[in-house]
Amino acid sequence: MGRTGSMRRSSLPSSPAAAAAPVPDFTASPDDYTLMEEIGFGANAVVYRALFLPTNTTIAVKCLDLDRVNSNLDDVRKEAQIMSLIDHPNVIKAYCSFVVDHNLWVIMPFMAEGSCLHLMKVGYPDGLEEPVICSILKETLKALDYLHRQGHIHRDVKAGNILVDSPGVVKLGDFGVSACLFDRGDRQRSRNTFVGTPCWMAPEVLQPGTGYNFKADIWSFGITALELAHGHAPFSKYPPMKVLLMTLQNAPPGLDYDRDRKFSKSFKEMVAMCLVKDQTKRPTAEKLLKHSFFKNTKAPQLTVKSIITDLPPLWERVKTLQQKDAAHLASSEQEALSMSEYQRGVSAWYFDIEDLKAQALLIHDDDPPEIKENDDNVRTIEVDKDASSESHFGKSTLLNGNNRWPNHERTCATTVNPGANDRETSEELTSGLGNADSGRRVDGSDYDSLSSTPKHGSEAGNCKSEVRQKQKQRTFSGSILYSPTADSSVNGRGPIIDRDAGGQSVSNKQKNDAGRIDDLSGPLSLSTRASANSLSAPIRSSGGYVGSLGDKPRVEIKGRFSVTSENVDLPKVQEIPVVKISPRPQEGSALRKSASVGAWPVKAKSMANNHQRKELCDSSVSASVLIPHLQNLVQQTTFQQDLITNLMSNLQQNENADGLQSRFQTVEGDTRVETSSAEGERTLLNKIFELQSRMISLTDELIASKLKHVQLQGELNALYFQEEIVDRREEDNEEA
Ligand SMILES: Nc1ncnc2c1ncn2[C@@H]1O[C@H](COP(=O)(O)OP(=O)(O)OP(=O)(O)O)[C@@H](O)[C@H]1O
Repeated sequence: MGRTGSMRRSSLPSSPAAAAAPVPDFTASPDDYTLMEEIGFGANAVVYRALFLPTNTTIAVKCLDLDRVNSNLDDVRKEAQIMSLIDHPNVIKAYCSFVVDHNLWVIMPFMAEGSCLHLMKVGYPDGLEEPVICSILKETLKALDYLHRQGHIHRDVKAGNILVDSPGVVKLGDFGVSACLFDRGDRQRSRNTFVGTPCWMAPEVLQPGTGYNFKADIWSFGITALELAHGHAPFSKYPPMKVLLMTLQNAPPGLDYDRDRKFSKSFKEMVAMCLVKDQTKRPTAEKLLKHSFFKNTKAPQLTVKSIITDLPPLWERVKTLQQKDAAHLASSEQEALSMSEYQRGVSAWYFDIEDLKAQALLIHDDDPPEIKENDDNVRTIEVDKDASSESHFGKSTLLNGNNRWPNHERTCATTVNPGANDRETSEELTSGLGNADSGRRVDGSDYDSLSSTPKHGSEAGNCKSEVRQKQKQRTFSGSILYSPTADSSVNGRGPIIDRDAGGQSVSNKQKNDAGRIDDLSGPLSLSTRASANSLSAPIRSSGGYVGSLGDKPRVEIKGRFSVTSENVDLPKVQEIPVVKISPRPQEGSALRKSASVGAWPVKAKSMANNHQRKELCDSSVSASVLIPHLQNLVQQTTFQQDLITNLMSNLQQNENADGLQSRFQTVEGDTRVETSSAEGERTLLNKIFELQSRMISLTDELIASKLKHVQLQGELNALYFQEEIVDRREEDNEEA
């Protein structure tokens, strides 16, 4: 690949974007490029606007930090390969890519308006108008149709990956987590792998043990439609585990709210078709394109253009958003600490604590108990150690004639030629990546997160490490699980938002943060990628790959966050009695635990009593039957009470007498005391026997008296009867 800078005709089919300008032969020499402003960032990548010097062409350079992605080189290789082979007006292609020090540079067209997510953040936080959404979705669907035909699953369809160019051209980008349907062996495994961004992920992707296909993109497409309609994806406020559970458990989201009344029936219907849990019932991209919703779609040049006019340049917007994010973070710090639980689910750009509280309350009622994520599941922000320090690139030098990096230590420089042999490309890249593995770690010192302009240092090595440092100061969200590369990221430097002993306070470092803030519905595991620019970071794991894990399918195994199928066994989870406690922030988890454990038996007892009482009340036994029984009970109880009282007074008298006796005897020694108390006990027992026998004899006497009474009564009756007979006879005789 020469540095000719010669122009060649684009091989892209005719389209407003493709027809616009001839595409030069891009070189694999970093000296030919000048990185300018930062225009976006992801988990492992920073994207810069850049100049290709030989032809003075504006392009975008995605700098992927290989130190960070070295656990998953396949993804890097794949992304570069796929992007280079792409040939569709709605899909971003890579012109070429090469390794510079420990970064992979991907040279691609510059999309001047950034992502749809960016656009919404800047001017449409509550979502876009239907005609605009319709145009964007149709272009995206064309991209998906093309990719699916080519055998690719994108796996990360979301507004953050739909890019817009100045004339209103819409393209789908970011193939970092895409998979090939036709792959065999190891790469086939990746389709059973947990990859994507939780809010956008289809249920079958989240479900352990089930594979998925290109229909997963259709689900994500439906979620993206909702994202464009509302300004945020459904569940984007919640932590990743909750998102996972809600996606599996809840009915699919849709355009069902009051605020959605403005949308057409066909739009709602189209979204509902995409968001069907059974993937076999979802339409293909091709079929969706024929849906009535897309029948009268206006050209994006008309609709999308309307939302991008009068906006400042992309890099200025990006910078403003970063500052806004930082401000949000600072204000959140001032909120009551009890809010922290809610804040865990707040997206950086959609910050409504009241709304969040209300929703969280609703969800607590119906949700299965939240699976406890480890303490690392806090928003982790890598911040400047010295926010005020000068950035290292030196803007002026960069933009003037001395803006090249002359001493680049290229570990590998290869251009990925469209149509080039895959294996060759892979090997070339891998060799570069292999070297990258041995690269030095940057310890995160002395970088400037606020500046979106890379500055040119005097030393080339510094320049490159600055890029890495900038990449490493990204904000990550969710469980923040840099699994294999944790040493170089979160673990190595420690989480930036620290919790104090009580686990609640936010570090002062946060105040200094001028970096980016992610949505917290972030990654369950961030092994190689996360979405810093988007609302949620990708989940990546090798879960769901039953073959490698035996009988116990694991949803997620990379990183420290581990979810097994048991965790996601919803019916089981729901059976657990939920005792609602609203602990104050200072109440520790121990207190919470004891409260919840203790509350259950108490609750059970009172429930049992209530039950009995209810039964009695409900009973149909009449009062006339019950009253004599109850009176009888009262009598018996009174009699027993009297008896016990008598016994007790007798015992007390005896005890007093024995106590006196034993006190006198104490002086004569312990043995004597023991004897006297034993005698006292015996006396008492005798008295009890006496009393009992007296009671028995009295009872006998009573019974005898009663019998006698009955007998006398009988005799009396007999006498009375005889007397009557005698009287009657006398009367009869008198009458006669
Ligand atoms: N060609 C481009 N032109 C303009 N902006 C771009 C371009 N490519 C990427 N960006 C911006 O940079 C952001 C991050 O890029 P990209 O999505 O490729 O990074 P990533 O690390 O893969 O992030 P994620 O995993 O969150 O998708 C995009 O959301 C977009 O705002």
